[in-house]
Formats: sequence, C-alpha cells, structure tokens
Amino acid sequence: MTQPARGSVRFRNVRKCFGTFTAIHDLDLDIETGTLVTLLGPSGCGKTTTLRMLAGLETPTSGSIEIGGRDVTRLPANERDVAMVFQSYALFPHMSVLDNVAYGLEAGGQSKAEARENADAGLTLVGLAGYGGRLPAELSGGQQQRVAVARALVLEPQVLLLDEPLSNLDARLRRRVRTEIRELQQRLGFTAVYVTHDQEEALAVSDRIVVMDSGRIAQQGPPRELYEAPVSEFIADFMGEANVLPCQIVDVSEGRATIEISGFRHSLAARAATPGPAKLAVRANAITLTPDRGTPRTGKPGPENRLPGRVQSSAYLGDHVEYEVELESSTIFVIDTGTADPLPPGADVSIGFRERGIALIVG
Ligand SMILES: Nc1ncnc2c1ncn2[C@@H]1O[C@H](COP(=O)(O)OP(=O)(O)OP(=O)(O)O)[C@@H](O)[C@H]1O
Repeated sequence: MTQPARGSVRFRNVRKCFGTFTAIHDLDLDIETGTLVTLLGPSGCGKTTTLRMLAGLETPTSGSIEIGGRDVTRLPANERDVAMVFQSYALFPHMSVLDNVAYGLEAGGQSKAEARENADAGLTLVGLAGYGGRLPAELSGGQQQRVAVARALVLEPQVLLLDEPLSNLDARLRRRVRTEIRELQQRLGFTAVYVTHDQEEALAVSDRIVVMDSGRIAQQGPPRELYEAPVSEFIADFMGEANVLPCQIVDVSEGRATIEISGFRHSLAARAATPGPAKLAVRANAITLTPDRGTPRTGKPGPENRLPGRVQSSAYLGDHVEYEVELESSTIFVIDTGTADPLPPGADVSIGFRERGIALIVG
C-alpha cells in the first residue's frame, strides 16, 4: 500500500458535540495534497469547527483526523504541522513586520539570524520585500494579511488553514488578495483549507468546494460541478441565486431531458434524470427576457422554449438590470446584462433559458 502523501488530510467519521448539541455529524472528508479546498456554507453550518479540529484547537468527540497519513486526532496544535491565517491577521502590533514573520521560526528553534533570513524570503514571496522594518499599523489591511500569510508559510506547514482570511478587507482588495493567495498556493503547491461563507470567493480560489449544511456535507466537488449540477435546492441557491421551478420531465434520451413548465417545453443536458416531477434550478443570469409587444397569445403558438411573464419590478444597476418577473405559477429573479432600456413594471415579456446555468435537481 502506498503511504499517504505529505499534506493530505483525512477526516473519518468525525463528530463534534458541544454539550448536547451536535455541531458536526460523522464527517468523512479527504483532501488531496497540493489542492485548495474550501469549506463553504451559511453561518453556523460548522465550517470553523471543522477547521479548528484540523488545527488542533478543538478535539473531536469521536472519529479520527489524519494529516499526511499520521493520526493527529489527539495531538496538540503545535505538533500538527499546520499553520493558520485568521481573519483578524493577529499580528503583534509592537513588533516589526520582519519580527512578526520570524517569531514562529525562532520559537521553533532557528537562530535569530536564520529566522530573519527566512522571514525576509517569506516577505519577498508575498510581494512585501523591503517592508520588514515597518510596524503592522504602517501597512494597509491587504498588506497586513499578506504578512500573516508569509508568517504562516515560512513555517512550511503540511497544510495551511485560512479562516475567512479576507473578511476584514474591502471588496476590491478582497478580489486582489484572494487572487494572490491562489497564485501563491498554485506556485508553491501546498495544501490549503479555506473557510468562507462567500460563494463567489469559493468559486474563484478552489480546486474543490465542500458545502456544509447543519454540520453535514451537502455536496462537494470542483467549483463548476457545484455551480452547474447542484444536487439540491439548497446547493442551487447557495452557489448563486437560483430560481427553482417545479417542472415535469417528459422525455429522457442520450444524456438530455425534455422538461415541461406550464405547457412550454425545453431540452437540457441532464445526467441521471427519469420522467416525472422534478425541479429546475435556473440561474438569474441564465434567463433571457424578450419584450412581448402586444403579440396575441392565443391562436398562434409562441416561439419555441418561451414562457409568458410580466415584469413586476425592475432595478437599473449600471452594468445590469435586475427584474422580478411573474410567471403563471411563480415569481422569478432575472439578471439581464444586455439591456439598454430597462423594461418597466407591468411589461409583458416572454422568458427563455440559455443552455448554461440551468440544471435539473434530481436528488
Ligand atoms: N464553543 C462552542 N460552544 C457551543 N456551541 C458552539 C461552539 N462553537 C461553535 N458552536 C456551535 O456550533 C455550530 C457550528 O459553529 P461554527 O462556528 O463551526 O459555524 P460556522 O459555519 O463557522 O459559522 P460562521 O460562518 O458564523 O463562523 C453553531 O451552531 C455554533 O453555535
């Protein structure tokens, strides 16, 4: 049998109770070496508890955790060979940036000179060469978080743990720092476990996303799979605002399904569908709206694949328009990026679906 690689992570049957409350239910999770895996989910779903158990800051009630093939379940945090980046940066304010990064190295037994040399290399790695002499307060939020990343990386941990590392940064900086973290992770090839409640951030940085719901894994897979093939309404909604419409699967052949909603038919790629009632998850940006300028609805059949609707509200947001559109059986949310003139409330429209961004929920 081959030895598990350095940096691999394995949760087996891990349960965590706080008193009588079970925060994590029998978690099984494998993380491959060199990948960035995101734990994603709404507040209270158990992401931080999972990360803290991996870090050694919480002890599982039962089950086991392995890092690089070694059982670490009962090991204290400082013997686990992991390093953590917190949302608060947690830098020592009275110490220089260089000393902050060197601190863990010295504590780990390196001489002052050696620790400073390695810390200097760490700062260069995160693009902060020359900033070592400053105090943390003399850096921007984004730079401080890069110092925190450097401080963790110089320890050369088997696994880097990141707990909502961007939540103290403003939106623009968040985008930049997340790209930097991902580039660094891919360039150096370390394993990273990243906690966030922001699905866009998860989609942007991850090799795999693990979506959690009430202490359980709701779905895991590559970003695109979760976005394009959600197994439940919860995932469809969580991975990007989706409209969930009841539909009828009327035909299945060669990996495609034909569905019917209020008499309108549409064909889409579908893996494990069988005829019968189902739900269709439709991304807000996968819907096309066409103004229906007084064309009589009766007598002639409407254009293929289109559903009649009426605009309930519209909001112009610069690069796109958001609509609420009333259909026969429900109200849907639509994002239209191509409209020059927003359609006013009350306008009759017909609705179509794009090929991408719609998925059958068969789970
Ligand atoms: N020390 C504790 N004592 C009691 N309950 C706890 C403790 N820590 C966490 N919990 C509970 O366990 C559940 C999971 O918490 P956890 O912090 O892991 O969620 P989370 O997904 O990280 O949420 P958030 O995004 O809000 O940080 C929550 O219901 C929380 O209230």
